[in-house]
Amino acid sequence: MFLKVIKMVELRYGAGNIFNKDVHKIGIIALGSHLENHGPALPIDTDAKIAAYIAFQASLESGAKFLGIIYPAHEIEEINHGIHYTLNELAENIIKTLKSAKKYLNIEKVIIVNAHGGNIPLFQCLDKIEAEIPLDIVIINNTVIENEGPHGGSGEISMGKVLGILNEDELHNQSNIKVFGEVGLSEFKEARKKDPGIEEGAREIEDNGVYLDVSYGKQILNLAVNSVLLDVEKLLDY
Ligand SMILES: Nc1nc(O)c(N)c(N[C@@H]2O[C@H](COP(=O)(O)O)[C@@H](O)[C@H]2O)n1
Ligand SMILES: [Fe+2]
Repeated sequence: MFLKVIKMVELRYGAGNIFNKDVHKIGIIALGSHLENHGPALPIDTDAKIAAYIAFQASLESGAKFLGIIYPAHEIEEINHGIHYTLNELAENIIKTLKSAKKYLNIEKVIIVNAHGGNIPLFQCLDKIEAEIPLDIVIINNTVIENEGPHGGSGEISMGKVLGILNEDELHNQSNIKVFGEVGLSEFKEARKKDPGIEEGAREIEDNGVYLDVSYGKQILNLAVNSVLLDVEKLLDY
C-alpha cells in the first residue's frame, strides 16, 4: 500500500490582484439553463452563458474562486420550452457540487449566480442545501433576472449581442410569437394567469416586440456583476 505523502506547501493566498486573501474561501458558481428555447436569434443555453459570464467576471474582479456551472435546471410545470428537472434533483446536484468544492478547495461560502427564471423556486430548498453541506453561507443572486425583462426579449437579445451569442439575421423573427411562442413565455397561458411578472413580460413582447440595444445589454450585465461583487464584500465581512 502506498502512503501518499502530502508535502506541506505555504500557499501565497495574498498574491495577485484580489480583494484580500480571504476571498479564496468564497466560491462563485453559475446556474442557468442549457436546454431551453429562446427564439430563433438566441441559443438554447442563453441562460447558462449569461450566468457563467457574470459569475466568471465577478470572480476575476474579486479574486473569489470560479466554481464553474451547475448542469440541470428547474422550470415550473406550466412552462414547457425545454428540458428541465425537479427542484429536488436540482438541489441534490447543487449539494453534491458544493460538497466537492468544500472538500477539494476548502470553500466556506458560496454565491450561486442564477440567470434562469425557472430556478427561482430554488429558494425553497436553501435550508436543505445549507443543512446538508458543511458551508457557512449560500447566497442565490437573481439580479440579472430582476432586470432582463421577458424571456428571449430585448434584455436577453441585447446581452446576447454583447456576449457574441446573438444571430442578428434572425432578429426580425424573434417577436413572431405565433411561431416562437416561448418568447416572452407568450404561449404559456396558465403560467401567464398564475404569475403577473410573466403576464407583463408577454404583453411587452405582444405590444412592443423585441429591439437590440447594446448599451442596455452592457448595463444589465454590469449591474449583475457589481451585485455579485457586493455579495463577495458582504461575505468577507462575516
Ligand atoms: N422561465 C421562467 N420561469 C419562471 O418560472 C418565471 N417566473 C420566469 N419569469 C420571467 O421570465 C424571465 C426569465 O426568462 P429566462 O428563463 O431567465 O430566460 C424573467 O425575466 C421573468 O420575466 N421565467
Ligand atoms: Fe430561462
